[in-house]
Amino acid sequence: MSQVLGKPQPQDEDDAEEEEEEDELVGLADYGDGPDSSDADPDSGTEEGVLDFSDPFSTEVKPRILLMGLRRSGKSSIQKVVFHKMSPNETLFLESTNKICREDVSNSSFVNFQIWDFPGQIDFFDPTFDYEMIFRGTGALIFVIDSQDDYMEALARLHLTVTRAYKVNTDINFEVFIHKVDGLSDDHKIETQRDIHQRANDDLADAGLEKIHLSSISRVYAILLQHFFFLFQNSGIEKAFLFDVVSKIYIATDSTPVDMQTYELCCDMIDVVIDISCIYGLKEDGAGTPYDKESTAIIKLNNTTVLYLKEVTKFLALVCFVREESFERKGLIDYNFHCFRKAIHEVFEVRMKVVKSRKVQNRLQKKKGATPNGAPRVLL
Ligand SMILES: Nc1nc2c(ncn2[C@@H]2O[C@H](COP(=O)(O)OP(=O)(O)OP(=O)(O)O)[C@@H](O)[C@H]2O)c(=O)[nH]1
Repeated sequence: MSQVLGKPQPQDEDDAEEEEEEDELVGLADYGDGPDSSDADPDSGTEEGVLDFSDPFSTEVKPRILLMGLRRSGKSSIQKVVFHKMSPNETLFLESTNKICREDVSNSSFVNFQIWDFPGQIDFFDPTFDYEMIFRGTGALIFVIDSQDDYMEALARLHLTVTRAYKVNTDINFEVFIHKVDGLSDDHKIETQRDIHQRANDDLADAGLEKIHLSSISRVYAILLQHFFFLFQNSGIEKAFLFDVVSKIYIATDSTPVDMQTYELCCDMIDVVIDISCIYGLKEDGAGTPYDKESTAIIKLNNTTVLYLKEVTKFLALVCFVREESFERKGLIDYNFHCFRKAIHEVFEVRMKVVKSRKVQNRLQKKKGATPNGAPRVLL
């Protein structure tokens, strides 16, 4: 995504701190803010086949997400399809990863993190694998499991990974991605998902680690979701997504299952809105932005469903699927949407105030020569 990287790299400690604070402001601090994220080349690594995990020159503080899983489980494909718009067919030709690939995903202040794609053959017992350094600065670990493969080995590796990571950093959010479900029947999909979750949780419980949750959502998103449900119950909306319009990552949705077709329709709709707006929405001198608080769109599909998009913030859009008969009560939908939008803005305003007061506190403490948590500041 290098073409859309918009955020300047922090120049010094204060900048790094501000960056961290900004991340907190948008809720991504829940993904952690380890001290040793890299500002190195995204593909930084070592010579082919050699794994180098040290990162001695890193200065940047950015939420870090790790993509782990067995070889050929589909980690790189997920990253390429989601962040590089690679078509799923092209992933057939991806070569196996043999070094850690780090990449900045920072196309808006809402989506700003670093993703580390690990080679499937990682060996935790290899002395060159400095897993403590890696897990210490990690906010989320996504473990990808190939559902078409015999997943017992993947589950054993998941268990090893999660227990190692948890030992180093108890704040990591663990997410398990059950991937390649396209080859399974609907029944088999549900059964596989249930079986994997059950076994993974049983393994943790057997190890006395039942307090580890294998998937979770951050606090801010939990609040947003509550508003989602409210919106739902009252408006006859069938499915809704809160999208980051630049990356087209949905950062929240309701509890009904997400199917790929629905998700892709939403992405297409966002593309159409932005494209049309770029052509007809800007002023003659090119001033203005293609996406602002006036941005809204309604598309009626030929299956009695209406797609409804509305701007929520500078970076977010709500995209809903509504049945035609429910859309007759558009006034009600709009009213509930208004409440939802207001709630989101309030959440961020509160967070902004908290962050500002923390910033002042940190500065005061820094002047006294101590770190915010009271530990002495060590300059290397
Ligand atoms: N059927 C199916 N195949 C997929 C899917 N995603 C990826 N693949 C295929 O899985 C193979 C492995 O994908 P990669 O993304 O290279 O896997 P990886 O986990 O990064 O592999 P390593 O780099 O070896 O760790 C490729 O041939 C992909 O085309 C999917 O959703 N469905």
